[in-house]
Amino acid sequence: MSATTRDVLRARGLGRSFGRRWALRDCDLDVPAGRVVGLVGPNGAGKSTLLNLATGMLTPTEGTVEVCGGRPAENPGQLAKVGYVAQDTPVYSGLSVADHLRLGARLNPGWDDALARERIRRLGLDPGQRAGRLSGGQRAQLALTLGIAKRPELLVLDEPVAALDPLARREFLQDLMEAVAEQELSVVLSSHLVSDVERTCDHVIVLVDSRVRVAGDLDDLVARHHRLTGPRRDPAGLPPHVRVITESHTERQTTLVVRADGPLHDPAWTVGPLGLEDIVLAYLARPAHAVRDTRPTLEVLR
Ligand SMILES: Nc1ncnc2c1ncn2[C@@H]1O[C@H](COP(=O)(O)OP(=O)(O)OP(=O)(O)O)[C@@H](O)[C@H]1O
Repeated sequence: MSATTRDVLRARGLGRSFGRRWALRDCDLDVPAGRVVGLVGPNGAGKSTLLNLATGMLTPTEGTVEVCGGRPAENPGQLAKVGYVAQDTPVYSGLSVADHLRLGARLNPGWDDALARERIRRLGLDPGQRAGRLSGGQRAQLALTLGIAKRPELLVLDEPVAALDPLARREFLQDLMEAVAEQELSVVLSSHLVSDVERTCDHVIVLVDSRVRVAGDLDDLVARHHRLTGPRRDPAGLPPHVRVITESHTERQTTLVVRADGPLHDPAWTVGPLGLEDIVLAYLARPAHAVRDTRPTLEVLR
Protein backbone atom coordinates (compact mmCIF):
# COMPACT_ATOMS: atom_id res chain seq x y z
CA MET A 1 0.00 0.00 0.00
CA SER A 2 1.39 3.43 -0.82
CA ALA A 3 2.59 5.68 1.96
CA THR A 4 0.03 8.32 1.09
CA THR A 5 -3.03 6.14 1.53
CA ARG A 6 -2.18 4.64 4.93
CA ASP A 7 -3.09 6.24 8.21
CA VAL A 8 -0.17 6.67 10.60
CA LEU A 9 -2.49 7.65 13.41
CA ARG A 10 -6.05 6.52 13.92
CA ALA A 11 -8.15 7.18 17.01
CA ARG A 12 -11.70 6.09 17.72
CA GLY A 13 -13.58 7.43 20.71
CA LEU A 14 -10.22 7.90 22.37
CA GLY A 15 -10.29 9.33 25.87
CA ARG A 16 -8.05 9.60 28.89
CA SER A 17 -9.01 10.82 32.32
CA PHE A 18 -6.94 11.61 35.39
CA GLY A 19 -9.20 11.03 38.36
CA ARG A 20 -12.52 12.59 37.46
CA ARG A 21 -11.09 15.02 34.97
CA TRP A 22 -10.91 14.23 31.25
CA ALA A 23 -7.65 15.31 29.64
CA LEU A 24 -8.86 14.06 26.23
CA ARG A 25 -12.34 12.94 25.23
CA ASP A 26 -14.23 11.55 22.22
CA CYS A 27 -11.22 11.83 19.97
CA ASP A 28 -11.66 10.47 16.43
CA LEU A 29 -8.75 11.03 14.08
CA ASP A 30 -7.42 9.68 10.80
CA VAL A 31 -4.01 11.10 10.00
CA PRO A 32 -2.69 9.98 6.61
CA ALA A 33 0.95 8.97 6.21
CA GLY A 34 3.45 11.34 4.65
CA ARG A 35 2.11 14.43 6.39
CA VAL A 36 3.68 16.88 8.79
CA VAL A 37 0.87 17.30 11.28
CA GLY A 38 0.59 20.31 13.58
CA LEU A 39 -1.30 19.81 16.82
CA VAL A 40 -2.35 23.18 18.20
CA GLY A 41 -4.36 24.27 21.20
CA PRO A 42 -4.12 26.27 24.39
CA ASN A 43 -2.41 25.15 27.61
CA GLY A 44 -4.11 22.13 29.11
CA ALA A 45 -6.06 21.32 25.93
CA GLY A 46 -4.85 17.72 25.92
CA LYS A 47 -2.05 17.84 23.33
CA SER A 48 0.57 16.02 25.41
CA THR A 49 -2.06 13.53 26.51
CA LEU A 50 -2.87 12.70 22.88
CA LEU A 51 0.83 12.37 22.00
CA ASN A 52 1.47 10.20 25.07
CA LEU A 53 -1.43 7.95 24.09
CA ALA A 54 -0.08 7.73 20.53
CA THR A 55 3.36 6.70 21.76
CA GLY A 56 2.13 4.24 24.37
CA MET A 57 3.37 6.32 27.31
CA LEU A 58 -0.25 6.44 28.49
CA THR A 59 -3.03 3.89 28.06
CA PRO A 60 -6.54 4.98 27.04
CA THR A 61 -9.33 5.21 29.60
CA GLU A 62 -11.76 4.65 26.74
CA GLY A 63 -11.63 4.10 22.99
CA THR A 64 -8.70 2.97 20.85
CA VAL A 65 -5.61 4.38 19.20
CA GLU A 66 -3.49 2.86 16.43
CA VAL A 67 -0.15 4.10 15.11
CA CYS A 68 1.42 2.77 11.92
CA GLY A 69 -1.14 -0.03 11.86
CA GLY A 70 -0.67 -1.38 15.40
CA ARG A 71 -1.26 -0.63 19.05
CA PRO A 72 1.31 1.85 20.41
CA ALA A 73 4.40 0.20 21.92
CA GLU A 74 2.77 -3.25 21.86
CA ASN A 75 5.99 -5.00 20.74
CA PRO A 76 9.58 -4.15 19.71
CA GLY A 77 8.61 -3.90 16.04
CA GLN A 78 5.96 -1.36 16.89
CA LEU A 79 8.36 0.59 19.13
CA ALA A 80 10.84 0.81 16.25
CA LYS A 81 8.25 2.44 14.01
CA VAL A 82 7.70 5.47 16.22
CA GLY A 83 10.21 8.09 17.38
CA TYR A 84 9.23 10.35 20.26
CA VAL A 85 10.82 13.56 21.42
CA ALA A 86 8.97 14.47 24.60
CA GLN A 87 8.36 17.99 25.88
CA ASP A 88 11.58 19.72 27.01
CA THR A 89 13.59 17.43 24.70
CA PRO A 90 15.04 15.25 27.45
CA VAL A 91 18.59 13.97 27.13
CA TYR A 92 20.95 12.33 29.63
CA SER A 93 22.92 15.23 31.06
CA GLY A 94 25.84 13.06 32.23
CA LEU A 95 26.33 11.42 28.82
CA SER A 96 28.24 12.96 25.95
CA VAL A 97 26.79 13.59 22.49
CA ALA A 98 28.74 10.54 21.21
CA ASP A 99 27.37 8.43 24.11
CA HIS A 100 23.87 9.33 23.02
CA LEU A 101 24.58 8.10 19.52
CA ARG A 102 26.04 4.84 20.88
CA LEU A 103 22.98 4.39 23.06
CA GLY A 104 20.74 5.09 20.06
CA ALA A 105 22.59 2.44 18.05
CA ARG A 106 22.27 -0.10 20.87
CA LEU A 107 18.55 0.48 21.45
CA ASN A 108 17.22 0.89 17.91
CA PRO A 109 17.34 -1.91 15.31
CA GLY A 110 16.97 0.49 12.37
CA TRP A 111 19.58 2.98 13.64
CA ASP A 112 21.23 5.00 10.87
CA ASP A 113 24.63 5.83 12.34
CA ALA A 114 25.92 7.66 9.27
CA LEU A 115 22.88 9.92 9.31
CA ALA A 116 23.29 10.64 13.03
CA ARG A 117 27.01 11.46 12.72
CA GLU A 118 26.48 13.63 9.67
CA ARG A 119 23.76 15.64 11.44
CA ILE A 120 25.90 16.13 14.53
CA ARG A 121 28.81 17.27 12.35
CA ARG A 122 26.62 19.63 10.32
CA LEU A 123 25.14 21.12 13.49
CA GLY A 124 28.63 21.72 14.84
CA LEU A 125 28.01 19.74 18.02
CA ASP A 126 31.14 18.47 19.77
CA PRO A 127 30.76 14.67 20.13
CA GLY A 128 32.72 14.81 23.41
CA GLN A 129 30.49 17.47 24.97
CA ARG A 130 28.26 16.37 27.83
CA ALA A 131 24.58 16.84 27.02
CA GLY A 132 24.07 18.72 30.30
CA ARG A 133 26.40 21.44 29.00
CA LEU A 134 24.59 21.94 25.70
CA SER A 135 22.31 24.93 25.17
CA GLY A 136 18.55 24.38 25.01
CA GLY A 137 18.63 24.61 21.24
CA GLN A 138 21.54 22.16 20.96
CA ARG A 139 19.77 19.71 23.28
CA ALA A 140 16.67 19.94 21.11
CA GLN A 141 18.80 19.27 18.03
CA LEU A 142 20.45 16.27 19.72
CA ALA A 143 17.04 14.87 20.70
CA LEU A 144 15.78 15.42 17.14
CA THR A 145 18.87 13.67 15.77
CA LEU A 146 18.17 10.63 17.96
CA GLY A 147 14.54 10.63 16.81
CA ILE A 148 15.42 10.90 13.11
CA ALA A 149 18.36 8.45 13.13
CA LYS A 150 16.10 5.82 14.58
CA ARG A 151 14.49 5.92 11.11
CA PRO A 152 10.93 5.74 12.39
CA GLU A 153 7.82 5.77 10.21
CA LEU A 154 6.30 8.34 12.54
CA LEU A 155 8.15 10.99 14.51
CA VAL A 156 6.20 12.52 17.39
CA LEU A 157 7.47 15.84 18.77
CA ASP A 158 5.89 17.49 21.81
CA GLU A 159 6.51 21.23 21.60
CA PRO A 160 10.02 20.71 20.30
CA VAL A 161 10.73 24.39 19.73
CA ALA A 162 9.18 25.83 22.89
CA ALA A 163 12.51 26.72 24.49
CA LEU A 164 14.25 27.97 21.37
CA ASP A 165 14.92 31.51 20.26
CA PRO A 166 13.32 32.54 16.94
CA LEU A 167 16.43 31.79 14.87
CA ALA A 168 17.08 28.42 16.51
CA ARG A 169 13.37 27.64 16.08
CA ARG A 170 13.47 28.39 12.39
CA GLU A 171 16.64 26.30 11.94
CA PHE A 172 15.15 23.42 13.90
CA LEU A 173 11.98 23.39 11.80
CA GLN A 174 14.00 23.77 8.60
CA ASP A 175 16.05 20.78 9.63
CA LEU A 176 12.95 18.80 10.41
CA MET A 177 11.48 19.57 6.99
CA GLU A 178 14.70 18.50 5.30
CA ALA A 179 14.60 15.22 7.21
CA VAL A 180 10.99 14.70 6.14
CA ALA A 181 11.88 15.39 2.51
CA GLU A 182 14.86 13.00 2.60
CA GLN A 183 13.23 10.12 4.46
CA GLU A 184 9.82 8.53 4.17
CA LEU A 185 8.69 10.04 7.41
CA SER A 186 5.45 11.28 8.92
CA VAL A 187 5.59 13.82 11.73
CA VAL A 188 3.13 14.89 14.40
CA LEU A 189 4.27 17.92 16.36
CA SER A 190 2.51 20.04 18.94
CA SER A 191 3.05 23.77 19.15
CA HIS A 192 1.51 26.91 20.56
CA LEU A 193 2.87 28.86 17.63
CA VAL A 194 0.42 28.78 14.78
CA SER A 195 2.86 30.64 12.55
CA ASP A 196 5.36 27.78 12.94
CA VAL A 197 2.66 25.26 12.19
CA GLU A 198 1.57 27.25 9.13
CA ARG A 199 5.14 27.30 7.83
CA THR A 200 5.98 23.68 8.60
CA CYS A 201 2.85 21.55 8.56
CA ASP A 202 0.48 20.37 5.86
CA HIS A 203 -2.13 18.89 8.19
CA VAL A 204 -3.56 20.51 11.31
CA ILE A 205 -5.43 19.29 14.38
CA VAL A 206 -6.97 21.89 16.69
CA LEU A 207 -7.56 20.65 20.21
CA VAL A 208 -9.53 22.76 22.68
CA ASP A 209 -10.76 21.82 26.12
CA SER A 210 -9.90 18.12 25.71
CA ARG A 211 -11.69 17.79 22.36
CA VAL A 212 -10.61 17.83 18.73
CA ARG A 213 -12.42 20.81 17.23
CA VAL A 214 -11.20 20.62 13.66
CA ALA A 215 -8.70 18.48 11.77
CA GLY A 216 -7.66 18.43 8.15
CA ASP A 217 -5.14 19.26 5.48
CA LEU A 218 -4.01 22.87 5.77
CA ASP A 219 -4.94 23.81 2.17
CA ASP A 220 -8.38 22.31 2.60
CA LEU A 221 -8.97 24.10 5.91
CA VAL A 222 -7.97 27.42 4.38
CA ALA A 223 -10.08 26.81 1.27
CA ARG A 224 -13.22 26.03 3.28
CA HIS A 225 -13.13 28.71 5.94
CA HIS A 226 -14.14 32.30 5.17
CA ARG A 227 -14.94 35.59 6.80
CA LEU A 228 -18.38 36.89 5.82
CA THR A 229 -19.34 40.50 6.39
CA GLY A 230 -22.63 42.12 5.52
CA PRO A 231 -25.59 44.08 6.81
CA ARG A 232 -26.70 42.92 10.25
CA ARG A 233 -28.72 39.73 10.01
CA ASP A 234 -29.40 36.44 11.73
CA PRO A 235 -26.97 33.78 10.46
CA ALA A 236 -29.69 31.16 10.93
CA GLY A 237 -30.73 31.91 7.34
CA LEU A 238 -27.49 30.56 5.90
CA PRO A 239 -27.68 27.39 3.79
CA PRO A 240 -27.06 24.09 5.59
CA HIS A 241 -23.62 23.56 4.05
CA VAL A 242 -22.40 26.72 5.82
CA ARG A 243 -21.52 26.30 9.49
CA VAL A 244 -20.95 29.34 11.66
CA ILE A 245 -17.82 29.09 13.82
CA THR A 246 -17.97 32.58 15.34
CA GLU A 247 -20.27 35.53 14.90
CA SER A 248 -20.12 39.16 15.97
CA HIS A 249 -22.57 41.96 15.38
CA THR A 250 -22.60 45.72 15.50
CA GLU A 251 -25.78 47.72 15.11
CA ARG A 252 -25.46 47.63 11.34
CA GLN A 253 -23.05 44.89 10.46
CA THR A 254 -22.59 41.16 11.02
CA THR A 255 -19.21 39.43 10.76
CA LEU A 256 -19.00 35.67 10.66
CA VAL A 257 -16.26 33.08 10.46
CA VAL A 258 -17.77 30.12 8.66
CA ARG A 259 -16.88 26.78 7.30
CA ALA A 260 -18.53 26.28 3.91
CA ASP A 261 -18.69 22.88 2.26
CA GLY A 262 -20.08 24.34 -0.95
CA PRO A 263 -20.33 27.62 -2.84
CA LEU A 264 -21.31 30.91 -1.20
CA HIS A 265 -23.64 32.68 -3.60
CA ASP A 266 -25.52 35.16 -1.40
CA PRO A 267 -24.55 38.64 -2.72
CA ALA A 268 -25.47 40.21 0.64
CA TRP A 269 -22.22 38.84 2.08
CA THR A 270 -18.74 40.01 1.30
CA VAL A 271 -16.53 36.93 1.41
CA GLY A 272 -12.96 37.32 2.63
CA PRO A 273 -10.14 34.79 2.99
CA LEU A 274 -8.76 33.57 6.33
CA GLY A 275 -5.27 32.46 7.28
CA LEU A 276 -4.64 29.48 9.54
CA GLU A 277 -4.17 31.75 12.55
CA ASP A 278 -7.63 33.31 12.02
CA ILE A 279 -9.17 29.86 11.69
CA VAL A 280 -7.48 28.48 14.80
CA LEU A 281 -8.42 31.58 16.80
CA ALA A 282 -12.04 31.24 15.69
CA TYR A 283 -12.20 27.68 16.99
CA LEU A 284 -10.46 28.73 20.19
CA ALA A 285 -12.89 31.60 20.68
CA ARG A 286 -15.96 29.45 20.32
CA PRO A 287 -17.70 29.41 23.70
CA ALA A 288 -17.47 26.34 25.90
CA HIS A 289 -21.22 25.59 25.68
CA ALA A 290 -20.90 25.43 21.91
CA VAL A 291 -18.14 22.87 22.31
CA ARG A 292 -20.48 20.66 24.27
CA ASP A 293 -23.56 21.29 22.15
CA THR A 294 -21.70 20.61 18.97
CA ARG A 295 -19.67 17.59 19.82
CA PRO A 296 -20.22 16.34 16.28
CA THR A 297 -18.74 19.62 15.02
CA LEU A 298 -15.51 17.71 14.96
CA GLU A 299 -14.70 18.40 11.37
CA VAL A 300 -12.33 16.13 9.59
CA LEU A 301 -11.27 17.33 6.19
CA ARG A 302 -9.53 14.87 3.93
N1 LIG B 1 -0.40 12.97 34.90
C1 LIG B 1 -1.46 13.79 35.06
N2 LIG B 1 -2.15 13.81 36.20
C2 LIG B 1 -3.24 14.61 36.35
N3 LIG B 1 -3.70 15.45 35.42
C3 LIG B 1 -3.02 15.49 34.26
C4 LIG B 1 -1.88 14.67 34.02
N4 LIG B 1 -1.43 14.92 32.76
C5 LIG B 1 -2.25 15.86 32.26
N5 LIG B 1 -3.22 16.20 33.14
C6 LIG B 1 -4.30 17.18 32.94
O1 LIG B 1 -4.89 16.91 31.68
C7 LIG B 1 -5.18 18.12 30.99
C8 LIG B 1 -4.49 18.10 29.63
O2 LIG B 1 -3.07 18.18 29.85
P1 LIG B 1 -2.02 18.12 28.68
O3 LIG B 1 -0.67 18.12 29.30
O4 LIG B 1 -2.36 16.99 27.77
O5 LIG B 1 -2.30 19.51 27.92
P2 LIG B 1 -1.44 20.26 26.81
O6 LIG B 1 -2.40 20.66 25.74
O7 LIG B 1 -0.28 19.43 26.39
O8 LIG B 1 -0.95 21.53 27.62
P3 LIG B 1 0.38 22.44 27.46
O9 LIG B 1 0.20 23.18 26.19
O10 LIG B 1 0.28 23.32 28.65
O11 LIG B 1 1.56 21.53 27.46
C9 LIG B 1 -4.75 19.26 31.91
O12 LIG B 1 -5.87 19.70 32.61
C10 LIG B 1 -3.76 18.61 32.83
O13 LIG B 1 -3.76 19.23 34.10
